[in-house]
Amino acid sequence: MSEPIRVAVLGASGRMGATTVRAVQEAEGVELVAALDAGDDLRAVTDAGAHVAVDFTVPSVTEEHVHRLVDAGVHAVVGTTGWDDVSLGRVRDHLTRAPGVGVVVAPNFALGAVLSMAFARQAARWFESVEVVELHHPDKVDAPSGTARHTAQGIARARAAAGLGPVPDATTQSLDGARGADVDGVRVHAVRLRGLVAHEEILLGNPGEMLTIRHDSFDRVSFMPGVLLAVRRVADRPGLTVGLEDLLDLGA
Ligand SMILES: NC(=O)C1=CN([C@@H]2O[C@H](COP(=O)(O)OP(=O)(O)OC[C@H]3O[C@@H](n4cnc5c(N)ncnc54)[C@H](OP(=O)(O)O)[C@@H]3O)[C@@H](O)[C@H]2O)C=CC1
Ligand SMILES: O=C(O)C1=N[C@H](C(=O)O)C[C@H](O)C1
Repeated sequence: MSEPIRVAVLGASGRMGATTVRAVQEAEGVELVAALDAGDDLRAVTDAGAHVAVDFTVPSVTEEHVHRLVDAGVHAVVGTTGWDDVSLGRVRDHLTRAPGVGVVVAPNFALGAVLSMAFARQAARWFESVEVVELHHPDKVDAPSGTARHTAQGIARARAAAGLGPVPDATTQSLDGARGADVDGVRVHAVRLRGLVAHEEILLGNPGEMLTIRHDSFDRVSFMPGVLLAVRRVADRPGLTVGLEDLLDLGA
């Protein structure tokens, strides 16, 4: 039998970190060797001999964590949001100088969420209108969600590839924010409501019809199969992987 994958969790006392700690402790073929939170020294990851570190911290520190992990030759599985093309580009560049090290950055590890984004990309070219609504618990620090950004970017790419023009919108006067945020030409709306966990609706409209693609995470355990999949696969994927879709063979 092969040795278990030695896993460190960063942000271990947080909502996602604590769920990940439990999932790693209960899963086959993986072993929790370090659990770090704010104020802990990242060197504990290498001291514990971790092969993979899972980061569920905060947008302001996650990129620094990844660079330090890459320098230490530790693979990284990152669920923390706040990434953009520039920060991802810096990690991609860094990884060219760290052959063999893999980093997976995924805005959403829930299998249903990854599938709904893929379905939205597939549907996008057939619809004139599209808007994204994300709904989360009110303790979330960022808006719109990383998932909503990733969803909108994928839809925008699919629309551009199909030669579709801008989404129709005659609005010339509105209160600031009334039409949501513009992500690559796709409107994204963020709801924060006590009782919610993580939810997203993609609304696609044509004359006389609407397609709604909806995903609900009712519990953070929904993210764990995706996290464990990435932990098991990251060492076989040197370089940067963005999104879980490639690991599920769903394409960009
Ligand atoms: N990809 C995915 O599938 C998912 C991604 N997320 C994302 O994961 C991130 C975390 O979410 P959530 O767990 O709800 O947030 P929490 O606020 O519950 O957890 C974040 C944890 O990180 C800790 N932390 C802060 N700074 C550091 C640091 N420098 N080193 C180590 N730990 C640190 C915090 O400690 P303290 O509170 O003491 O500051 C806290 O315990 C968010 O960006 C969220 O959007 C969430 C769900 C799913
Ligand atoms: O903060 C959260 O809770 C979540 N964050 C991620 C995001 O911003 O997309 C993933 C999921 O939506 C839950």
